[in-house]
Order: sequence, then C-alpha cells, then structure tokens
Amino acid sequence: MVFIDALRQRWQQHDTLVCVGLDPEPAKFPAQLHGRPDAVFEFCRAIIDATADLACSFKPQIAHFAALRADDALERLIAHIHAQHPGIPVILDAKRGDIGSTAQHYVSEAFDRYAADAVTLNPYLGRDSVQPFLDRADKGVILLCHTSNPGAADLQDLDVGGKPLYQHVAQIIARDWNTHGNCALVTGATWPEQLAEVRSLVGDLPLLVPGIGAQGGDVEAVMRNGRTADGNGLMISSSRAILYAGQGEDFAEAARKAALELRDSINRYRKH
Ligand SMILES: O=C(O)c1cc(=O)[nH]c(=O)n1[C@@H]1O[C@H](COP(=O)(O)O)[C@@H](O)[C@H]1O
Repeated sequence: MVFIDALRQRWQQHDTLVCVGLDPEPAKFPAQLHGRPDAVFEFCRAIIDATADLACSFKPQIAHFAALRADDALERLIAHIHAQHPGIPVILDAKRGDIGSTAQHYVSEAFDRYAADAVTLNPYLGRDSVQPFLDRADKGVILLCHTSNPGAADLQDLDVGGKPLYQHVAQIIARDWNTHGNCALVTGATWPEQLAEVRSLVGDLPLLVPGIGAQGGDVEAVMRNGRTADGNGLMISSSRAILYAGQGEDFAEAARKAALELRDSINRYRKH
C-alpha cells in the first residue's frame, strides 16, 4: 500500500499517532537475552509484537543495527512486520543524502533491500539528491526540517533573507518537491514553537516528531502546535522510553504499557 494511505489508515482506523522507534542497544537488554546469538532480532521482535496494535508506524534506526553487524536482523524484522502486522508502515531512519548517482543506491538499500515504506533523508544537498526517492511515489520521503537536538539551531535557525533556514526548507519541500504527495518533514518535539511555524507553512503535510520521552518533549505542546484540524498529521516517535521501559522478564509488557500510555496521552489532545 502507498505509504501515506497506510499511515492515514493507522491514524484513523487504529486511532494512534505513536511511532515506535527500534533502536537496539544490547547493554540495555534484559538478562535473559544476554549472550544469545540472535538477541537483537529477538528483542525487537518481542517489542514489535507487543506494541503493533498501538503503532501508526515502526521506525528502525539503521546505525543501531549496522554498528552491531545486525543488518540481517533488520531485514528479517521488517519482513516480520510486513508478514505478521500488515498495514503498519515501516520508516527506515537512515538520514541519507548524496549526489544523484549514489542516491540511487540508497533508494535500493531502503526500498528494495530492506523493503521499508519510507525513509528519512537530509535535504542539505538539494532537490537532485532527493529526486530518486521522490520518484518512488508509493514510498514516503521524510526530510529533516527542524531536528530535536540542541544543535538544531546552529544551521537550521540561521536567518536567510529575513526568515530562518528551516522555514525555507519546509516551504520548498511542501510547495515544490511534493509533486507525488509522498513528502513528510521531521520536526523535533523539543522545539514546539518551530513545530507550530512549520505546521502553519505546510498545511496537512505529515510530520515525524521525535524527542518525546528520553529527550523531554511535551506531548500537549506537540499536539497543540503540530496536529492538523482533524487531529491527525503526526507520527510522534519514541524509542528508548518504550524499548527500555522494563529491564526484567516482562520487558515486552512494560514496553506495551509505555506505548499505551503515550497513545492515550496523545489522544487526549487530538480533538480539542
Ligand atoms: O529522524 C529521526 O528519527 C530523528 C530526528 C531528530 O530530529 N531527532 C531524533 O532523535 N531522531 C531519531 O529519533 C530517535 C529518538 O530516540 P529517543 O530519544 O530514544 O526516543 C533516534 O533514533 C534518533 O536518531
């Protein structure tokens, strides 16, 4: 299914804006998984199965797998999501961005090798670096606009002709790059004013909002400033606060409880 349609279906029919981030860190795994050869797969699969009905999307972060030589586990996890939880889109968080000929290989990596439904990209190299992704009209292209980290302001807030750079990024992508309707933007939960600015510039464009949970973003501020008029429009992602909510045998249930609490706290602010 087309990424954006799958996402809308999750928002509306499954009543959730929660994006479950998959950022495996073996040192934080529960004791029963320590030393197991396929621990990354087993840990993430347990989280996926425990939270699937609460998720509008899953977002594996590629460096967390590649650094562990667990690319194969990532492939199998995405295949598992598609087979066991069909209809839940997978966002490969890779933050790619390179000249067009190399970008073609990143396209194959994300969509052919890993079978992701969407990918995160850095727009710094400009339109031609993103075009091979935009051309895959059924896939989501999620571009960094105002990131969640403290250093986001260093470049993204620079004044360019009377307004900050991130506002140009938002406008150019929404107006010029979104010809197939498959673009979305990353706007961190830790910058609620900028989130409101972006929402006012891009209409109903979907926004991926990391920074809730471990980075301290506030759900109410995100909802007030980022939701669309119909109470949707957001993929509010949380990784560590869900994945490592519990360290014991019942880690998957603890993760489910954390995801449920996040979904419910978001839903309190969807329609007001
Ligand atoms: O593109 C992202 O997902 C992303 C963008 C951003 O601005 N900030 C950000 O934290 N992320 C990612 O979102 C996840 C946040 O993890 P937690 O802070 O544990 O919820 C990490 O995988 C980050 O790489």
